[in-house]
Amino acid sequence: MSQLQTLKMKGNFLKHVSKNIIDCKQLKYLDLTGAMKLNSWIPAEIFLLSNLQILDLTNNYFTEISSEVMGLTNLKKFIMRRNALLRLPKELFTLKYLEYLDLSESYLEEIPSCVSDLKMLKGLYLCHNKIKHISEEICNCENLLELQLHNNELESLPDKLFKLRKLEELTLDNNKLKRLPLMLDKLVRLQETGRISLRNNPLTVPPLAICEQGIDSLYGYLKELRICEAKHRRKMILIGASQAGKSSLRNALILGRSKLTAEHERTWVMERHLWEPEPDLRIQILDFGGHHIYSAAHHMFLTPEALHLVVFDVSRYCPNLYDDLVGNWVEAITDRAPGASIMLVCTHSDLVSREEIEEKIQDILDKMHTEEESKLGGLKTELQRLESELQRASVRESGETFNDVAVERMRDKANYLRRILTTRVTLPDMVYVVSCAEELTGVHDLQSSLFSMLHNSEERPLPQSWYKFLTVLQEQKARILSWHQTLAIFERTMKNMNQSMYMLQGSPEKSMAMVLKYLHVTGEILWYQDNPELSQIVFHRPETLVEMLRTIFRHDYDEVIKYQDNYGHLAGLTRHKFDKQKQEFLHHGLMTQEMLHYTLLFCDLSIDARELFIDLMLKFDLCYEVAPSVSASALLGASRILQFPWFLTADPPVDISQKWPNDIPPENIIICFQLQFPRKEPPNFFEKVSARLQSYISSREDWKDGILASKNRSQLLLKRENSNGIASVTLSVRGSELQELWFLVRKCRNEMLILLKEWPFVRFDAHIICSHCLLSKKDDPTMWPGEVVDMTCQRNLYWIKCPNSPDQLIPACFVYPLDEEFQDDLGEHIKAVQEFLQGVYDTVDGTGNLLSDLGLAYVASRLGADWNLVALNLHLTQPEIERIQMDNPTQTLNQIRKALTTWFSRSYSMDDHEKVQQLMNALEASSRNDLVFELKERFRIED
Ligand SMILES: Nc1nc2c(ncn2[C@@H]2O[C@H](COP(=O)(O)OP(=O)(O)OP(=O)(O)O)[C@@H](O)[C@H]2O)c(=O)[nH]1
Repeated sequence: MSQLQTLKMKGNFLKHVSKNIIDCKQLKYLDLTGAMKLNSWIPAEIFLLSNLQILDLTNNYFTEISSEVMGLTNLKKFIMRRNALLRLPKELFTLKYLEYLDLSESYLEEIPSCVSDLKMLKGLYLCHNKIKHISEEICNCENLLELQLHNNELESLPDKLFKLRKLEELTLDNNKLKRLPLMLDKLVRLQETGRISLRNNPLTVPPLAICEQGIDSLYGYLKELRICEAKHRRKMILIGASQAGKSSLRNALILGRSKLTAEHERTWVMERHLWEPEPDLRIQILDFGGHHIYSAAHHMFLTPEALHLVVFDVSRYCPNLYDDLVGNWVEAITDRAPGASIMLVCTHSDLVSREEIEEKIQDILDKMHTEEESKLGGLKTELQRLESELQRASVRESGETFNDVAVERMRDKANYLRRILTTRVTLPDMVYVVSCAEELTGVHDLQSSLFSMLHNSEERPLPQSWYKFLTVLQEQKARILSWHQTLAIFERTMKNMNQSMYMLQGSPEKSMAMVLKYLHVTGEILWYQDNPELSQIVFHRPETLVEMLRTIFRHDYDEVIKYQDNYGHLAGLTRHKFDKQKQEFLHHGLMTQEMLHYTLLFCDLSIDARELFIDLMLKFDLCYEVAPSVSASALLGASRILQFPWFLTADPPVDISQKWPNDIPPENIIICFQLQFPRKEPPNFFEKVSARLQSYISSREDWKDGILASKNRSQLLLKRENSNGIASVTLSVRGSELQELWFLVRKCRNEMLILLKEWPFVRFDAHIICSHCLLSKKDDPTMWPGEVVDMTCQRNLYWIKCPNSPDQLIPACFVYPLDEEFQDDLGEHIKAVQEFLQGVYDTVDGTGNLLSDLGLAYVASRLGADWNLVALNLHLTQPEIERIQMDNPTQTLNQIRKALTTWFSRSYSMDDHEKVQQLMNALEASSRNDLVFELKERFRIED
């Protein structure tokens, strides 16, 4: 008997099982179907068969299974259909090889929670019992293929049933189920096999009628319902350098298995995914493409409320790549998203030894925290300085508006610094180490931490009516919606649903703004409320924005966008034109409308999107429009041309020193506004400023780190530099039109400050670099606090001291902008500038000096009301004079300057000496001998 492998005793009437059965050491299959109807206990001897693999006890009257069952250590199949079991011993669940457990047709009332110990379980048959409740633990039997629960008394099912991803059969007929788990539709194998049965349940959610229509309608309904009832709607952002392993990590998290991405699957700009790991956890995952070209778009999607995973490839990490792989990304978040949570995740751990990983992680954490401490130190020192200045200012008797404004600015800045200090993002002090290769090392731990972090975060329920509004929005066919279109939808939906929600803050506009803001935070839509241009648009389908960015901001533009006759024909491009225009884009960032059209067609985007895309890209400051005439010849004939500063690769023009000489030309004033950032400027800041400048300048020449531009007679240079760990963006303007120079500085500086609001927590310092020091070539120029640009020059203040040379007085209008409205003392300022410049340049050539812009401005400032007569004597006609007066209605000085420059440009045939003579004669003829005398003295003009 010791060799016996199968013993079938079906239909016998056995009373006992002999102890000798233990000698059947090879017994693998024992069938006692209906053979022991006289016993209510299973004879303990059976449990001594430690090699038994199949035990069939069907059709008996056993009421219990004793704890000795644990002796069947190799049992795979345990069949006990049609018995009288009342309960189950926990030892049954120690049979770790058990694959099939059939306990149907008994009197069981519950399944104990230790069922989850049966990790190999494939089939669990519990039909025709009295089960009222199933422990949630059953959801951990992840290998389960068949679960039969029909004909029981179940009132509910565990919510996490969806975790049984391999399930192919689920029978639930004839129970008391009212609701199904919301995530049931995640059981996709069931959908494939169709082996789900729900007959005869008092179902209300989903209604039985839906269930009867088949699994597709059941699943569709559940999905809708789930979205509607989801409690947590969170945004999780995967960010990090190119090829860090973000998309592979996303796959590992969502799919629960390894799916490494291939090179051709690289993320373009950003991808959105919905991850629903638990019934009440709905996560939008934003996966950012790490290529630097996409960084132009990233910040549009970063929000403080999101959980940010900064991902890096540990096999590539070395200390000098800290910034590129980790530091810059952490900083982008801390500068932009004050309340954000950050987790650091290192991937590719399968390629690096444990010791090496630990060493690298230590280096990263040290660097990150040291940097943060130094930032905090800098902020605190700056705050202390401001506080003591404010202290001093409070004891000083001021009374002067001038100082009061300065104090006010200091107070604002101190408050701003305090805000930065108190709302710092808490930086992580550990790194999650994972591998997304086959073993998925560490992914499970990361997942658990993610869930607990997301669960512990503030709950974000989406009220029914908001959800309704969102669904109606998402049903709209248009690519984007205007504010008014959105408002109409909002009013309609809310009125139908809930009046109080509609007027929540007293007005539908305010209510809608609140809802839109919330939906933006959860990543459902995009709405940029802080940007006046963009706040009028609602991206109800964020994909629109991504699609738009993808067409242009793609790392592989050169390889992917190839010429094809059919598209070329539609876009009006021959192969030759296409080749030239493509090169212009790749090397100079110039995109023609035709090329854009071609790119959109090539990327399967409709033609109607073209105008919209151009408009949006302009609004997002991603590009600016240039006139076809000033562009390269390859682009001539193009209807519109857009410049994308991100694609500029050029160095400064070779003749830059001629166009913008190091030595400031005589008679030129220079005003310099500078922003300084510790280490580096915010990503994309320079490119965006560059795009915004376009509205203020008339011609320009761009290169990677600079722009040389002009407006009328003024020149402008915008430059970014990085030296000694300080990054700076400097705006310099040169020319002689004081008002125009200040206009340019003010406008550009305002644009910069508006843009900096996109990174509310970036620290920067703003200065006016002292013109006096620049003109006198001082090595260490005075830095006037940038706040001076907000002020206007105090009345009757024409001279101030430069702290760098206290004995030297400099024109006040070099430091403080002139009041645009108040023109009366402009003459005095010009006089001060004139005198100052004369001192700097010590010019002796009187005639040249008098005829310069500044010289004529000086004359204008001394002329006063009797200028008409002088103008007539300079041969301007009466109608011309009247025209000048009409064009500059309240600004007498501008009228005079216009009259003088009109005369000057008209007298081009005369030499300088003759011109000066004509001017002197006109002054004499107008009885202004006093001025003739003064000019001769000041400009050292000889007769
Ligand atoms: N051995 C190993 N390879 C990995 C791991 N994670 C990712 N990879 C590989 O690394 C490369 C980059 O992975 P991706 O997931 O595409 O990286 P990404 O950060 O999404 O890249 P971008 O799309 O450029 O931003 C791919 O070739 C992956 O197959 C890992 O944990 N181990």
